[in-house]
Formats: sequence, C-alpha cells, structure tokens
Amino acid sequence: MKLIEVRNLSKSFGKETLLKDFSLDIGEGEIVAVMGPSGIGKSTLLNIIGGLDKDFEGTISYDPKVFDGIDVPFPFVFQESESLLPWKTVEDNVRIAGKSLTQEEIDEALKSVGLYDHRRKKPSELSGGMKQRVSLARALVCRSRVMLLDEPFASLDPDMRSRLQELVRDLSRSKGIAMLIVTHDRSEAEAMADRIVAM
Ligand SMILES: Nc1ncnc2c1ncn2[C@@H]1O[C@H](COP(=O)(O)OP(=O)(O)OP(=O)(O)O)[C@@H](O)[C@H]1O
Repeated sequence: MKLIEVRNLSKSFGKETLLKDFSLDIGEGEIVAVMGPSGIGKSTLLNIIGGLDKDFEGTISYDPKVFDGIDVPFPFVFQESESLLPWKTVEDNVRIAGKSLTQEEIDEALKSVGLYDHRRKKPSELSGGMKQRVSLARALVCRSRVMLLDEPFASLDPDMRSRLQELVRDLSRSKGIAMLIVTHDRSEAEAMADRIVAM
C-alpha cells in the first residue's frame, strides 16, 4: 500500500459540506500539493490527515509497516510562525517538540535549516523566513515520515519563499520525508510538488 491512502473522505460543518468523496494517495518521500481557493477546506483536510480532527466520513489508512500506529499526529508547519514561543530561544522552540530530544538532535535539525549559528536568538530577532525555518526544524526533530505544511510561505517575500521552497524539497529528498502542502498559489505548487491535486 501507499504511505497514506485517503478514501471517500467527506466532512461537513452543519449544513456546509466541505469535502465530498475526496480521495488521495501519498507515496513515501513524495511531495504532494493540494490546491484550491480559500475556504474550500484545505486546512480541514490537513487536520484530518494529520490526526487532529477525527470527525469525518471515509477512511484514512496509514501504512502499518512505516507507522506502526505511533507516528500520527504528524508535525505541522503553519503560515508565519505565530506558533513560536516569543520568550524562548530558537533552540528551546525546537526543544518543545519532544521531551526526550537530545541536544545533538536539536543541533542537527538547526544545522539542516541553516540556523545553528542563530540558536540562542529569540523569535523577535529573526526574519519571517528564519522563523519558518525554526518551524521546519521543530517538525524535523519529530523524525516523522510525513510533514504537513499549511500555506507555509504565504507571508514571505518572493525571494525568501523560493529559497524555502528549495530547502523543503532538499529536506524531503535527503531525509525521505513525504510532504503534503496545501496552498492556493499555483506557482508554489508547481515549484515544490511532484504531484498537484486540485480540490
Ligand atoms: N471548526 C469549524 N467549525 C465550523 N466551521 C468550520 C470550522 N473549520 C472550518 N470551518 C468552515 O470551513 C471552511 C473552510 O475552512 P478551511 O480553513 O479548511 O479552508 P481553507 O481552504 O484552508 O481556506 P484558507 O485557504 O482561507 O485557509 C471555512 O470557511 C469555515 O466556514
């Protein structure tokens, strides 16, 4: 089977139907972009696949050879990191991903995203792109085989956006991480994804 198989997913909020019979496969190490206009239900889809929202119809199967039931929910990277704790340093923001993380694991993730030299800074001392790289490092230390990215670079300037798109592709390739990215931006989907799925 594929890494993740979504079959006939349907989801409504009251009378509002967002997802109807939606199916999707994600293969190991694959980068899949889900595209659609604002409000169509992209974040809702991500929350369901990521195990945060369990109230849906349909089935989602996670390859038991890979996950063995322990890897869900998956790490998320959201648009611009309000998710960083402003009073903690870069390395401590990564550390909150897991109690048993070693300093070596944290350092390795920070090096992967080019932030090791900035590890003692606070979020207020970082650019938007650097904050997103902290979020990526925090997702990396989870050592998940899947990462979920929700409009991750929408608030960045075009130059920083394309640098981070390339970084995410490199991380996916070098570490074998499947990426599911939701975006309303076709150029972002085309720049990053092996496959684009329209909603
Ligand atoms: N918890 C909720 N309760 C009720 N309605 C909700 C809830 N979450 C989402 N919705 C509804 O679902 C719609 C789609 O939300 P969602 O965030 O999934 O869309 P999206 O495609 O990611 O949009 P955007 O690109 O603007 O983030 C919203 O407009 C809202 O009406």
